[in-house]
Amino acid sequence: MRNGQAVRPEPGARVRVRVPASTANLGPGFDALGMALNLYAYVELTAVSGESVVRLHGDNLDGVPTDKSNLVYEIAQRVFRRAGIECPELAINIASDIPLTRGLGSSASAIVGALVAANALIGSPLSDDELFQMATAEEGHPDNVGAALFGGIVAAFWDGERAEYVKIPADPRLQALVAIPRFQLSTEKARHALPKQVPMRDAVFNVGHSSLLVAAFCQGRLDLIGKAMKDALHQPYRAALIPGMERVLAEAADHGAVGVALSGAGPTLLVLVERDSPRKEELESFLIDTLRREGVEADTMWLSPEADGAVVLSGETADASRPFEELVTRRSKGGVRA
Ligand SMILES: Nc1ncnc2c1ncn2[C@@H]1O[C@H](COP(=O)(O)OP(=O)(O)OP(=O)(O)O)[C@@H](O)[C@H]1O
Ligand SMILES: N[C@@H](CCO)C(=O)O
Repeated sequence: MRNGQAVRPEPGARVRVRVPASTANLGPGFDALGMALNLYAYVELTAVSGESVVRLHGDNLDGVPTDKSNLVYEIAQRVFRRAGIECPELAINIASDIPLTRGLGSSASAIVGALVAANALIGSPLSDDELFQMATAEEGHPDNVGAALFGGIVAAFWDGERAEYVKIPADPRLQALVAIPRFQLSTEKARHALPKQVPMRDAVFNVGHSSLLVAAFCQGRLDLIGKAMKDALHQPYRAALIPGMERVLAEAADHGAVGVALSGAGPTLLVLVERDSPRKEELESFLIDTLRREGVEADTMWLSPEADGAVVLSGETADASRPFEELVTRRSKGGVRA
């Protein structure tokens, strides 16, 4: 279903979008499960009559190109072409609190931010489903982009042509503690560590665990989450890339974790915790100390599942007009927020 008629934006027309971070896989749901987190990137597109320009704000976008090879620019052009609109020149502003290449969905935030902003700029001719299909094809899997677009927990599958998804609300009793190692690990490199084939028993292990995890989320069975978050398809192969990870996965429950997993392709580690747990400090120290003993310095952040996906910030909200550099407020170093 199309939302509206595509219109070429007049110079000066502006759209600003907020997109959440996301953690993919949640252990066994490799390329299938994603959860949105309350850490954000902002993408703003303004139609201009002069040359296109890309401006980056904050400390998290070092190395991101500012020419027409920028991911946001490229994706926006694809939306205009798909809608049959002559591509306008754009002033692009991007700000992000999502660290790059750490397993928290930075690329998904850029893809989804660009899709939603470009679509809104031309009168929203593309439906949410079309945006999801485009985002999935671009990212190569639907887990991060599904959570970034729709929020909550998303269970999804892509057959190479179409992606389908169901959104599950995240349990409000849960918080997420992330330990973000101070090194980058590209999804490409982390996927190269995976075997081409896996034993049948490992496939069966993951089908069971992933199914149990989704059912446990749906029924609020926090007692099952930790058991269900076990994985045999990707984490064992990626462990060599993240010293200390195996011990964190094996022992986090002994320090009060509800569940633990590698976040996306890593290197960030994700721990789910009950919001009112008295053991939060112990857990955070365990994570930092375990990684440090293996020579990995990591920054921790307390986050919450985010119910909303990407939103167009309307004129009434303060963030719609706040100066761009003021939008990035969270520090990734030792920042503790919920
Ligand atoms: N705001 C942005 N603007 C343009 N490009 C971006 C932006 N954010 C991320 N990217 C691109 O995405 C790349 C990171 O993608 P990658 O999939 O390796 O990591 P990730 O998305 O942070 O992790 P994961 O997919 O495991 O959650 C960056 O190197 C950059 O090229
Ligand atoms: N499911 C993906 C997420 C990273 O983009 C992976 O684990 O490689």
